[in-house]
Amino acid sequence: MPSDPQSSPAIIQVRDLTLGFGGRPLLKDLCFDIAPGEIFVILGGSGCGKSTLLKHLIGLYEPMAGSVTIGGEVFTGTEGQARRDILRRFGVMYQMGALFGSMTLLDNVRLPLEEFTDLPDEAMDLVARLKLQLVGLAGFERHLPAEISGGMQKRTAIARAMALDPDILFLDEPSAGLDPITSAELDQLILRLSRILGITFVVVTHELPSIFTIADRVIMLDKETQGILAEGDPAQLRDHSEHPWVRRFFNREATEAS
Ligand SMILES: Nc1ncnc2c1ncn2[C@@H]1O[C@H](COP(=O)(O)OP(=O)(O)OP(=O)(O)O)[C@@H](O)[C@H]1O
Repeated sequence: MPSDPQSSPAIIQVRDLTLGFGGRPLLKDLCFDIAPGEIFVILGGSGCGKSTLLKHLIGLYEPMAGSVTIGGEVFTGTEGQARRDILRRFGVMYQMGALFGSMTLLDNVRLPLEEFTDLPDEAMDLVARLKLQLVGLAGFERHLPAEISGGMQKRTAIARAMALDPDILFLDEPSAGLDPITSAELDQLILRLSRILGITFVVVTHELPSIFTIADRVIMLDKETQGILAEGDPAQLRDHSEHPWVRRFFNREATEAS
């Protein structure tokens, strides 16, 4: 079961984070915590900076100000072995899965093991097979990405992100391009991995059914104020948020102007 957010120290701490491009801030002074085992979802209107925030959390971009701490270690600005140690603690699934098309599923999942470990060849194969099995893809090890469905490609990307037994998985729009049934199956996989392995998930998604199925907690980013408009349980926010825009978002209602 996910830990009670109140009882465990945060696995991710974001403090006074300001981020943007070309000296122009997109989001300012963000502060939030993510608890171990939580499924945490980042929401907001198009272009408000959800993916950019995710890229800051995983260290792809350096912030204009503030810090990200992962597992008690300050990640922002950390270099060398200390940075590699933090990188090993999380896996990432990018928006379209980003599998290498010329490599089998097994070789795709082996990649992080080759980069970060000196395990013998057979051990890497064994670990990669186990990860594929965990996402329901036993028997597909020798397939190429083009030979499997979109949902299976997403699951392979999750298996690869789990290769190093991470504490945290970051997923950028995992349902993008999937039909509603495949998307619902992916939600169930996320829930199962969360329950069985206690992995913390940080997910960017627009999909309302996914949000209500998987999210323990959400933050809603706001383009106008460049901050966090709302934070909490999605059903609570849908029914009781003081912000009309937040209630409309969750109830999928158009604004008067649109
Ligand atoms: N590398 C970059 N350089 C300059 N501007 C960027 C870069 N990446 C994103 N942006 C801009 O930052 C803003 C936020 O983009 P981002 O992709 O983070 O938004 P988002 O909330 O994830 O949007 P969507 O829901 O449409 O995917 C956009 O205006 C985008 O054009």
